[in-house]
Amino acid sequence: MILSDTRILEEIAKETIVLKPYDRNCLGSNSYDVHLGKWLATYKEHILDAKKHNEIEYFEIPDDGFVLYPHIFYLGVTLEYTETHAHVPFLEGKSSTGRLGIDIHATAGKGDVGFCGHWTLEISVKQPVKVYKGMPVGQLIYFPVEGTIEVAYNQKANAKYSGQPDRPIESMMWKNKF
Ligand SMILES: O=c1ccn([C@H]2C[C@H](O)[C@@H](COP(=O)(O)OP(=O)(O)OP(=O)(O)O)O2)c(=O)[nH]1
Repeated sequence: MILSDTRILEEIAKETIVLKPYDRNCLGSNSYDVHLGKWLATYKEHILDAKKHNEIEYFEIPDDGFVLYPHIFYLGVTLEYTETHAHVPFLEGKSSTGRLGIDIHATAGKGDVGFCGHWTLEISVKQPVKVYKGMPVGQLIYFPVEGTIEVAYNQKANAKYSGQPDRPIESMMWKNKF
């Protein structure tokens, strides 16, 4: 099951779903549209190492847009700060971004019950495309949870991405023991 528009509104009223900024026009029949924040980032090194802390550098999308290229992997961020306390949030692309050849996440669209923060986007493109800060870029959908949550994401001591700020956050894979 996926929450409908009226169910999302009920959860917003109860503050079990928080979306900041919030605009009623961004609510679809069973999703909420999120937008591209102004910060992008790329990894400093060409060759990444999954065991190491790969650092990124940030840059701001100018007012007249920024061209993304297929051979470069970008991290982006949602304009929206979100909290989801009782449902599993999923970040999906939008058909309109997909039709421009823009992917906004790489393998992981799922969020966790208790995730609070801006969403980091893992952006790749099929052909050069100019993007703009504030453009609609994705949508959040919400799934009910079966069973009780023992530890919500915002209460987990080892949660890597809790409280993500309004800038993209690089992979913290290096914190895993393997
Ligand atoms: O594209 C995404 C997908 C998820 N998240 C956020 C929401 C999610 O609740 C959190 C953690 O995601 P996930 O559990 O997939 O990451 P992990 O690598 O397993 O980290 P952890 O060990 O902290 O769970 O990151 C994003 O910012 N961007």
